[in-house]
Amino acid sequence: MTEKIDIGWNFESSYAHLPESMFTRIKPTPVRKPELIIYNEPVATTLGLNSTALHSKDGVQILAGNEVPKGTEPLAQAYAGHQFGHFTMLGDGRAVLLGEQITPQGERVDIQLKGAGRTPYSRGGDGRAGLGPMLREYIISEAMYSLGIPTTRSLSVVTTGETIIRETEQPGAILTRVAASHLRVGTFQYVAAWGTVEDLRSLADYTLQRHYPGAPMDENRYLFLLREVIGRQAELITKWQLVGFIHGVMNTDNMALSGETIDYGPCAFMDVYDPGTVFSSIDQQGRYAYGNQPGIASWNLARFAETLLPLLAEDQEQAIKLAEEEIADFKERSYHHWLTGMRAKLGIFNEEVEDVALIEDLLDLMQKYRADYTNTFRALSLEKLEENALFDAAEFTKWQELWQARLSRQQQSKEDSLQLMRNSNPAIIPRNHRVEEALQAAVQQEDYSVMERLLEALSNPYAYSPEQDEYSVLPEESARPYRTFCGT
Ligand SMILES: Nc1ncnc2c1ncn2[C@@H]1O[C@H](COP(=O)(O)OP(=O)(O)OP(=O)(O)O)[C@@H](O)[C@H]1O
Ligand SMILES: [Mg+2]
Repeated sequence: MTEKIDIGWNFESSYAHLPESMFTRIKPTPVRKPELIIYNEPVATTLGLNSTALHSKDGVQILAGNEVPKGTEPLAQAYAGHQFGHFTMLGDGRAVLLGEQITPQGERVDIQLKGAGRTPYSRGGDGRAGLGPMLREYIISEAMYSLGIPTTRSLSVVTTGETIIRETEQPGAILTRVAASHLRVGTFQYVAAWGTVEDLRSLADYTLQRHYPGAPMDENRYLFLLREVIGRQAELITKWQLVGFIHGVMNTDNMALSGETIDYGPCAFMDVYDPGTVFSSIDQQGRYAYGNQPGIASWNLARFAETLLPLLAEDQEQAIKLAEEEIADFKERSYHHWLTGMRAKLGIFNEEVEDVALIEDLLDLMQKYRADYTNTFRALSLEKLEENALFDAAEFTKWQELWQARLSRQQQSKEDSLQLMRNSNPAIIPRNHRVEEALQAAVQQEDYSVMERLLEALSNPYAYSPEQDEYSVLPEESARPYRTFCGT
């Protein structure tokens, strides 16, 4: 198509030059009547896109997949994955990668339409997505970005003018997702299972070039890749733990090699502190519970390491030994990040061995008295301890004395500590009942104002502004336990 107004696309398609077995060229399936529901101006600006043009009829046609921009080579990516521990062939069953936008800053980012129709990887699915789940992905991914957590982002959501059938009929929608890339642990699993070693090498070289350009040019570069991916995941998962984010479906196909959070299906934020917290209705064994996330990440990374074995050393035993050493480091690396992060949440600048006990004691008390995770740290950061079971407990008063004594053993002032705490403890998270309320208004009443207000409040979670206060109010006990459903 010839675009009437220049949208600002600057596409390349490096992924389309990987071995043919890794993707299928396919265009999005057109939809009946696209309408733009939400649009992310700051993301558009970073991408170098013209927002006026994207809001025009022609622009919306592109966001809906009815037209593909010039210079794109759209495709669906092949991948495999361990879903709840079981290995299976997957692939983009409802997403089409338009290509890589080269931003004005020279960055290369994937532009993908999620919900864009059937592909050869759809299995029994309809290739579509619902408005509720796509708005949910938009809200939570933007919240994660503002929390300072690496994540894919959302440029827009359009409705399709068609309905989809799930448990009930729902408006269909398409999310335009922006990602450092969509390379997943599952992409490597696919090539390792069904491709040649040369395919695997091409994929590994491609991943290095895209995400880890500092790799040495000798055979150790694949070990470097493994180490760097592990390092980014150790940071990422710890950031989730520190804010109480529960991904909900940490299958290997939902672990991105860029180190970004990807696939906001049944994810949710923990309310009451409990390592066993699970929200996803399909996670009946609690495999992806809050407290299990670091262990699962390590398990997923071991699956990644296995795919790399043919590249790590000629001798398989030697390759296994090298991989095991790297995987073993994950635990230590994530623990180190966790301890640093927890110290900051408590306003602690320097290190003392006893800090571990201080942190763990507080968490134990939070669990015992069923305290809200975010609000407890928020109250400590504000020095405003409302009446509740935790703060009223004598055990807590004792803990607080130890904590205050600990703070007085560092050079920084009380004010410095409080500042560090307010920079480390969000005053607001996308609470489940507030997200639901926003989605209900949007989907059932076409009222997008509740969502827009929520997004505004979430855009600066460390502000501690008065407008954020209402978002710390907890839901009625009857609204719990909260359940999330896979956004398919
Ligand atoms: N409605 C659908 N039609 C076809 N395939 C689907 C549908 N929903 C999910 N899938 C496919 O099922 C697999 C697992 O789904 P999952 O919920 O993890 O991913 P997703 O949310 O669709 O996509 P992503 O991981 O890209 O965010 C993926 O391969 C996905 O493409
Ligand atoms: Mg997925």
